[in-house]
Amino acid sequence: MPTTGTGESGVTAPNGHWAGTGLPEPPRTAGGVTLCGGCRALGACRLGVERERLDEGGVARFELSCPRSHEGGPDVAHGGWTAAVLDDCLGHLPLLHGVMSVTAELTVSFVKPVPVERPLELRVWADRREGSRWYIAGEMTLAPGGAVLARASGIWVTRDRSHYARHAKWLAGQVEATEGQ
Ligand SMILES: CCCCCCCCCCCC(=O)SCCNC(=O)CCNC(=O)[C@H](O)C(C)(C)COP(=O)(O)OP(=O)(O)OC[C@H]1O[C@@H](n2cnc3c(N)ncnc32)[C@H](O)[C@@H]1OP(=O)(O)O
Repeated sequence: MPTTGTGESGVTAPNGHWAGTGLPEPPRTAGGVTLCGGCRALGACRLGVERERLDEGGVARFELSCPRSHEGGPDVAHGGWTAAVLDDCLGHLPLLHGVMSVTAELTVSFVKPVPVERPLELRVWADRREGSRWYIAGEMTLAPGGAVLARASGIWVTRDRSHYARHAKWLAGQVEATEGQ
């Protein structure tokens, strides 16, 4: 993916288009983390993903920690954080291949409580691809020792640049249909 230099926040400004989509390339942090819409103003992943890369074997590897703001029980992550970060990171695998996709299905196994503010790792790989579907799985571990804390698997469906425009049109139709009711 072509990129320019980094700005004050360390976020890489995109100067190209996302391969195969024609959509503007999303910005990345200095740690290589692609930022979704809600995190762009902050310049960092609010879920606590700090580094992201694709290794030689095609496995995506993430370094992360659960911010205290996502604490559920004492000193452990809210399950919603665990599910959200797994959704995000599994969905980054197609993105790292220049493919835009959306989550169609996601299954999460909460194996152990996830401690907040501790270094964690996440490995993500594609089990298979069929048509426009990517079957993706991942595993979250404690960075020291490698104990498994959570697992996830799901289906991502590739989309083209018209995805969001079609959604906006659909939503406008829904709003119009309910006006005056
Ligand atoms: C500007 C910069 C932006 C920058 C953006 C920065 C990155 C942000 C990325 C964020 C990603 C997310 O948060 S995603 C957010 C959460 N997810 C979503 O919002 C998705 C909402 N759902 C949908 O939009 C839709 O239901 C889809 C796209 C999943 C499916 O729509 P569809 O209309 O059924 O699609 P269709 O073309 O008919 O089907 C495509 C293929 O998917 C299969 N398929 C469809 N649904 C399912 C399903 N639940 N489980 C299994 N497979 C399914 C079909 O069998 C078909 O297989 P085949 O015949 O092709 O084999």
